[in-house]
Amino acid sequence: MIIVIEGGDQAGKKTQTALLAKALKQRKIKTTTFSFPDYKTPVGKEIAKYLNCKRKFPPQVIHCLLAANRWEKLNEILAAQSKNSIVIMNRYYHSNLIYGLANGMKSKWLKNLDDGLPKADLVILLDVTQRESFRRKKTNRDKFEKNEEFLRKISKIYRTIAKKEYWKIIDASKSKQEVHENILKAISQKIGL
Ligand SMILES: Nc1ncnc2c1ncn2[C@@H]1O[C@H](COP(=O)(O)OP(=O)(O)OP(=O)(O)O)[C@@H](O)[C@H]1O
Ligand SMILES: Cc1cn([C@H]2C[C@H](O)[C@@H](COP(=O)(O)O)O2)c(=O)[nH]c1=O
Repeated sequence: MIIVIEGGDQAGKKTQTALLAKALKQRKIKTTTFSFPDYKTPVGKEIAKYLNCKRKFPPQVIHCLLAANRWEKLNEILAAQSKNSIVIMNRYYHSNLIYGLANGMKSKWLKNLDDGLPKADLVILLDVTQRESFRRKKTNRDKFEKNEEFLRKISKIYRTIAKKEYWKIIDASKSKQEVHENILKAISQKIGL
């Protein structure tokens, strides 16, 4: 099973991915976690340079690279699945759809880039406003994060797509513990914990 934790910048994805992995391990459920972008791979290093404004790419190129970064990890994802591990994704191909749409790319074009990767079984959207995102991180914001208007657009597109695609929407402005409990509830409804 693949569970995806999605959401805008500073929504709490990393925090919640760690809390979820810990909670599942405590229940003796095998768990493997991936985070995208994975900045350690060759493609990931290029993505990091782009986000830190040290490289310039047209939007088509950066969204291809962000998808390529997932293909770099395909064998590891398949290996985790073959061990019957629950796979938790801190961002997955859904991020490319949302940020790509915000950057003016077409949905079909974006979806094609990730077509063939293992599909998500449950997508959890940590719904964060641009204002809360900025409150949580005030400095060192990357290329996408520092544009207020862009982040407002991201929140809006996330909500629209989440409703259309039946993702589980969770209010990310609640406390870390409340968000965690709501995530566990959503997973229990799907698999029973
Ligand atoms: N529910 C919460 N309430 C208040 N602060 C939170 C909450 N969840 C996370 N934070 C804080 O917000 C910041 C960002 O959290 P985190 O790194 O988990 O977010 P993220 O979605 O993974 O961010 P990004 O995608 O931008 O890397 C951290 O300082 C974290 O402690
Ligand atoms: C995986 C992925 C990410 N993005 C965007 C979303 C964020 O603005 C950055 C990654 O930053 P983070 O702090 O490490 O979360 O990249 C994207 O546009 N497409 C993707 O597939």
